[in-house]
Amino acid sequence: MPTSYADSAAAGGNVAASGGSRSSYVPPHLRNRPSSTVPQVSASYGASVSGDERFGRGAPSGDGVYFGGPRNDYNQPAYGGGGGRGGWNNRSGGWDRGREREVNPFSDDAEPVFDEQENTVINFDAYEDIPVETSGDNVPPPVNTFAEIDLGEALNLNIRRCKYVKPTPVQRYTIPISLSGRDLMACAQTGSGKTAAFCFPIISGIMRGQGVQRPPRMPRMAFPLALILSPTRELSCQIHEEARKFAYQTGVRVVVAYGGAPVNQQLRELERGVDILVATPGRLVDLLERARVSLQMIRYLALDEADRMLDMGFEPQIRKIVQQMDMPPPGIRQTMLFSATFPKEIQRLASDFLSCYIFLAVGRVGSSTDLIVQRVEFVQETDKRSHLMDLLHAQIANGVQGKQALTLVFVETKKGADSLEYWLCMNGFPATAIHGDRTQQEREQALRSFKSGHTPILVATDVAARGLDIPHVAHVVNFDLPNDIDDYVHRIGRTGRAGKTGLATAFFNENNASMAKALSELMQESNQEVPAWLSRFSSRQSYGGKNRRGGSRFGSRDFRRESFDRGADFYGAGNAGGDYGGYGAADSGYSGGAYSAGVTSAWD
Ligand SMILES: Nc1ncnc2c1ncn2[C@@H]1O[C@H](COP(=O)(O)OP(=O)(O)OP(=O)(O)O)[C@@H](O)[C@H]1O
Repeated sequence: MPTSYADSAAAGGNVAASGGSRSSYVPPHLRNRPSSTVPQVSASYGASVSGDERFGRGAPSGDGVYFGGPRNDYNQPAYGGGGGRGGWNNRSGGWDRGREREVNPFSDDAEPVFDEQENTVINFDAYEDIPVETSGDNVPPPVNTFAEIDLGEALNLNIRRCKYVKPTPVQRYTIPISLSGRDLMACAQTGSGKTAAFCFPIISGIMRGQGVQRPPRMPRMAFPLALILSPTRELSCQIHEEARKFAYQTGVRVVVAYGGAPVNQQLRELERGVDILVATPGRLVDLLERARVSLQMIRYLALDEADRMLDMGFEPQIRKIVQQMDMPPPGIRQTMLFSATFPKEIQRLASDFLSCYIFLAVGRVGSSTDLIVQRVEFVQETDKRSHLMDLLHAQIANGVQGKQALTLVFVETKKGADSLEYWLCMNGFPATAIHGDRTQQEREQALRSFKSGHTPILVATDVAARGLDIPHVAHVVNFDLPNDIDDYVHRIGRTGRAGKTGLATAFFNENNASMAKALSELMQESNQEVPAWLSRFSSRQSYGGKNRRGGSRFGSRDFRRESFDRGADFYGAGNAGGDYGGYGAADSGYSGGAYSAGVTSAWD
């Protein structure tokens, strides 16, 4: 029996319609209890949220009843009215699905083998002077503390359990924007807390029941209220794990669906009820085609790594999911796009999915904080292995108790990853590898082994370039440089996360000449030392369009800004086409461009 928030609307018809005075909605954990245990209603939250009345516009008739304005039938005293014990948050045990109890996602948070001195709390000084730029109409002001935004007691408790003391810059801006119901395109550095930035408003919104629609009675079909899409299986799993922590004991149920794992198990999870579905596009298309998921109740859509999701590889699938199925259109649903990079062409595409959105840029990936020390070394192809070995030996010598620090080595091809892993192991360096030709089990095992420090060297293709939050990665080595500066930015962002410092070393030779200009510009902007030979390479580069970012402190800027100096167009003509197409060709892990409807890629 499905027991998600959405299901409850279907089950009892006791969720109030627009302005109506129906009987109160009973959250799953409180059902089957004497009515006296259900706390009484107060609607003060609604008054403080301006954006959600838009859900009331264009309300369809029949099965789909959009609730006009904020729900006020929620059994929640004084939500947002200053510290009332919210109805959702009065719960003691989270969702209680019959015999099923919510597993405590914090229980296995014990940190492995690493130096205990590592600060688990973010170094906010590192973010002090980060430039922030917003554009769009009526941008809600940022907050300085979580207390300023009433996310609800249960969510606040989870924030404390996560040891988040105050919001990161991207959270300070995006949470009020999202809570006010606005669409958002947000560009903020790697490792700066974007996951929480989109999860908190979604969870809080679902807890408050904003804009909820009654689903039709369809057995075995899941009706999530929020959809979070990400490009890789591992990233979807990671978002799912994070979201489960944030949603613990809130009554909001989070389910993940991704390729390479048995679909039956995921179907069973969906049947138990889902409020937030985290998914990779291929598996989601599969579930939609099997009619096991409907998107008609979606109120929140978040695309993580949104520029990647909308580039040539994924765009057809994303369009299918967002525009050709039953998802409510922009203006009815709320859409949030997040990434550390946002090429202008992709922004233009993305605007199809948004309504009257706010653009936010928080600094430049990894560079404006100088958290990541970037080094570029001239290394011929034939010398790369011995050079890597020198680096690894030096690391052991300088490391704590002669231990190898976690080192992530990026290579261009899957074959290259296999052979480098083998060579490292043969030479006494415990290494493992992750790439798109490995089974999902092997991929997950490789990540686990790396994270735990069992094999402290992970050789990876771009499958591991985006989003993965692996604590304690001390060094990222670009054994093979990517062809796109944005990929470089995401790769090096696997270190220097959440205010910690990191080191990134790139091996450069004539084959990477097309990257010279972008790389030296990026390094300059990040106050890194640019070797003279790289500057010479860069000045020799005959064309200016490809990979050119222009001089700005932001990862990208709002393409709508007409006044924006055209001379500083970061993504001049020719960038997107050339380099994005390169994913498939170079086999860097993404099977971009190869999708067709109904085909599940190895990625999903
Ligand atoms: N307010 C906060 N206080 C302390 N730590 C935080 C806070 N917000 C997020 N973090 C931690 O910062 C780390 C990075 O967060 P996250 O993975 O969301 O970054 P990201 O911006 O999505 O990075 P990427 O661009 O690489 O995907 C995580 O370990 C997360 O738990």
